[in-house]
Amino acid sequence: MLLPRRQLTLALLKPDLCANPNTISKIISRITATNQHNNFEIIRQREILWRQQDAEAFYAEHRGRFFFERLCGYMTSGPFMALVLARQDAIKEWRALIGPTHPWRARINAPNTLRSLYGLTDTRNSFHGSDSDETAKREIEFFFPELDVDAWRRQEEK
Ligand SMILES: Nc1nc2c(ncn2[C@H]2C[C@H](O)[C@@H](COP(=O)(O)OP(=O)(O)OP(=O)(O)O)O2)c(=O)[nH]1
Ligand SMILES: Nc1ncnc2c1ncn2[C@@H]1O[C@H](COP(=O)(O)OP(=O)(O)O)[C@@H](O)[C@H]1O
Ligand SMILES: [Mg+2]
Repeated sequence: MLLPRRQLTLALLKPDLCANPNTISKIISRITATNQHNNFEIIRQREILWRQQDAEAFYAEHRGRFFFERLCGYMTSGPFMALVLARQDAIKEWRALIGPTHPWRARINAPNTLRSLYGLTDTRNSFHGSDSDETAKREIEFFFPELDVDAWRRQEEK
């Protein structure tokens, strides 16, 4: 039986989460839990500490938005975790698991998603997930330049 083709996505567990190691292990076990919703495989995992210019480069698409400075301040406020996750429809499934951008909206419309459970404010919403295949390639190679996403995808097509 052919296994379903897997997709890669970039996940970030943002600094507020990494301040509490117990939280991280709970979230990692939820990510890898073998059930029909999750069951992500962690292909790469790395603790990151950003300088201001790293945050500004990663979030360049948001430069000029009213929250850009506070977003960069938040993302450079401490170490965070970068993960490459693989499963069928990984991009869509990870964004479904983390829920809407705004935690207060998640608590109303998407209870039990990770941002509804852990998110603090609109900026400090605790999680990031790539929003497309093209973004996932850019974001994965931003944190893991040694991982050739195109080669991984070709291997997965075989
Ligand atoms: N359109 C617009 N929305 C704003 C402005 N200032 C704040 N907001 C939005 C951002 C948030 O979605 C919401 C609540 O602002 P807060 O500063 O309380 O949330 P935020 O997530 O930015 O908090 P944080 O920086 O983490 O303390 O209001 C603004 O100047 N323009
Ligand atoms: N209205 C907002 N107020 C405060 N911070 C925001 C707002 N919109 C987005 N952000 C911050 O910028 C990050 C990137 O925004 P965006 O790409 O739109 O959301 P997502 O992370 O859900 O893809 C969000 O995760 C959040 O930390
Ligand atoms: Mg986004």
